[in-house]
Amino acid sequence: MTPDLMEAGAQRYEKVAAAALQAQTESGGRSAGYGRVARAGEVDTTHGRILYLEDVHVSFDGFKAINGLNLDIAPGELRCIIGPNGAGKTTMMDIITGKTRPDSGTVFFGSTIDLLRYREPEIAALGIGRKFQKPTVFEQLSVFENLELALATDKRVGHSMVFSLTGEEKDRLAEVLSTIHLADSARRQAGLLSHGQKQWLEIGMLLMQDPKLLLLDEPVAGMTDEETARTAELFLSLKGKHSLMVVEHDMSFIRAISEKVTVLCDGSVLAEGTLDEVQADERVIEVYLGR
Ligand SMILES: Nc1ncnc2c1ncn2[C@@H]1O[C@H](COP(=O)(O)OP(=O)(O)OP(=O)(O)O)[C@@H](O)[C@H]1O
Repeated sequence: MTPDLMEAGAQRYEKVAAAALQAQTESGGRSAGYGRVARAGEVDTTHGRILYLEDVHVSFDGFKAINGLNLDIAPGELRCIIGPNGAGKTTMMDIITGKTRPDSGTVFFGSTIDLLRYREPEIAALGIGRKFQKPTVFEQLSVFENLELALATDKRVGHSMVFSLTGEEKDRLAEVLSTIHLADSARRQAGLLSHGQKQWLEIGMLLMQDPKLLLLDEPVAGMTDEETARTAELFLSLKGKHSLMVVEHDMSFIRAISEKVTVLCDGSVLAEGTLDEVQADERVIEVYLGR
């Protein structure tokens, strides 16, 4: 990442925060209606939801990939999403992050931020981080430098690669290193890490930007059993501080982390409940678990 890009990122963040404030006050007076002044970039979760999707539809060449999807996530919740191939899980994440525009429906971040008004980079700047299946870290840089750079994307660093971290930022970096189990590998080149460690580093890079909502697509695919168990610990430690939406096929991992599980099928919610509840649901067994 170049200093120019970082500068652009910082400017974009400021613009998005200002636009969010404007959108909140323009949105039918909703924020004013709640009798509180919304601050730029603040997500209003007073109604108990950080994410809210209602009756969302998306068709690709006539094929209904998302078909009347309703879903909401509470602040600090760790929600697992399961479902057969082609159920619409990735498409749902694409909609939330602005990669795909729905044909119709409502997608809100908190009570006041209408995500359909924003583009992909703006949504990231609003506080929705997304982790794709394949890790994408800067292989030539150290673990520490990767985290440092992730921090630099949302702050003004001027036109120099050399910038000094404030005491608070150093503390945050140390805390993230410890959270992602890489405190002993801070100086290690990222390219030399194991697959699981690279995944944790990428999650750490997202955490440096302090996202309110994290979307994680098959985070334990390709991990060893030990790495999978440590990832479960990691996610449980993030719950409460962040909201997480985790798409996974690994049922033992789901069992280790889940409270509420949503089963998607044919672009809408087939079942929702504890893992035991959805595993006992005949419809879920038929379309997914019983295969
Ligand atoms: N850009 C696109 N153009 C056409 N069809 C698409 C497009 N994106 C997704 N689809 C189709 O929409 C359906 C839902 O796909 P999606 O990738 O969201 O499912 P998924 O639940 O994530 O599946 P998997 O578990 O295999 O990743 C699939 O039938 C897919 O082929």
